[in-house]
This record gives sequence, structure tokens and C-alpha cells, in this order.
Amino acid sequence: MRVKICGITQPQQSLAIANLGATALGFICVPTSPRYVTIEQIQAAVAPLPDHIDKIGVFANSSILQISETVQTSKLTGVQLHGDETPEFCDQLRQILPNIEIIKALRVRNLQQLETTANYIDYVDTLLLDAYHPQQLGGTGKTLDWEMLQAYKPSRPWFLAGGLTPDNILTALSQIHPDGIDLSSGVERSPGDKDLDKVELLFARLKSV
Ligand SMILES: O=C(O)c1ccccc1N[C@@H]1O[C@H](COP(=O)(O)O)[C@@H](O)[C@H]1O
Repeated sequence: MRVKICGITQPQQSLAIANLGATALGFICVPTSPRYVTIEQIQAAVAPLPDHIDKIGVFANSSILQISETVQTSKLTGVQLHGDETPEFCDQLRQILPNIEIIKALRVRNLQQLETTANYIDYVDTLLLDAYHPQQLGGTGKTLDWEMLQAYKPSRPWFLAGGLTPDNILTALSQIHPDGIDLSSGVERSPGDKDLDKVELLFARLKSV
């Protein structure tokens, strides 16, 4: 199972988290986020990472030009679109960045919204489900209704996100079977400062899955 730790801001934490077992690291390119990082910060965090670690930039309602410039200058391997990007936008981005993983994040409030994820299947590599929050785009620590996801089996790999922690991860995975999990605020001391003890505890608990 893929494990993405998101909202990395400190270069020294980047390699430490990869060494603990993360398969992907996420960098927040949303200027309003307390976890926002500049291109220079991403470059510093990505530089020590081995090739097999996925390096994902998280964007929300950015332009194709902004995304492609950031991807190319920061050497990212994937993008996570966390705003209101349409399937057409994902398709256009694919033409510009054919070899980059496109992850579409959807902030799901109810079953009806869950069904709209089907509209993205032909245009993205991976789906990511996050909890809905009326004021914040992500990193909210809010969990999804896991019961609603028990029968969710899209024809694309998908990540579960939203309020996951070392304490609730085994409960979540006993109910649902995503292809990957994504954690941010559940493994940090304060926004952008990851708690390596919590990250270690997470991977220790995941060994039993
Ligand atoms: O983390 C942020 O600040 C953020 C800002 C804007 C868009 C997405 C953001 N984070 C993503 O939110 C989810 C869930 O986070 P959490 O585990 O509930 O704290 C995760 O995918 C982050 O990549």
C-alpha cells in the first residue's frame, strides 16, 4: 500500500520520513496554507530523496502554467489537484505533463458527491478522497464517513485522506481498502512541522496490516 505523508516543509524531515517508510511525500503549493512551501524549499526537500519516492505537489485552482513551471523546476513526479479542477482541466494538464502522475482530490460530503469521482476516471491516474470542510481546502484533520466508502471501488487506484492518525488508521483500514493512505495534520506537532515519533508509530502500526 502506498503511504503519502503530506505538508512537508523542512528538508531534514523529508529524508527522515522517507527512511521511516513513506512511499510518497507531498509539498503544499497553495499560498493560503500554513504548510505552503516555495519552489526553493521544495527543491531543498526533494534533493536528498531517492528516485523511488514519489514527490507530489499539492495545488488548488492554480493555472496550468503555474503547475507545470513548479513541477519542472522542483523535479516533482506528481501533482495533487485539491481545488475545483474539472475533468477537462485534468485532461489539458495531461497534454502538458504526460509523464507526471495526476491525482485528483475530491472533498466528499455525501454519497452523491462520491459518485462524481467517476467523471475523472479517464483523465487522472489516481483519485484521493478527503473530508469536506466549509472554510478550508485541506489539512483539516477532519475524517470522512468511512462507512460510506465501504463499497467504493473505482477503476482507478485511490488514496484515503482526511484526519488519519496513528491512532485511527487501523480502524479505518479494517473497514475500507484503499490503494494508498495520505496523512498530514495527524502526524505533526504544528502545521508543517512533522512529528517523527508519530510517523514512526504510524509505520509500526501499519506492519500489522
Ligand atoms: O495541508 C494543507 O494545508 C492543505 C492545503 C490545501 C489543500 C490541501 C492540503 N492538504 C491535504 O489535505 C489532506 C488531508 O489532510 P489531513 O490529514 O486531514 O490533515 C491531505 O491530502 C493533504 O495533502
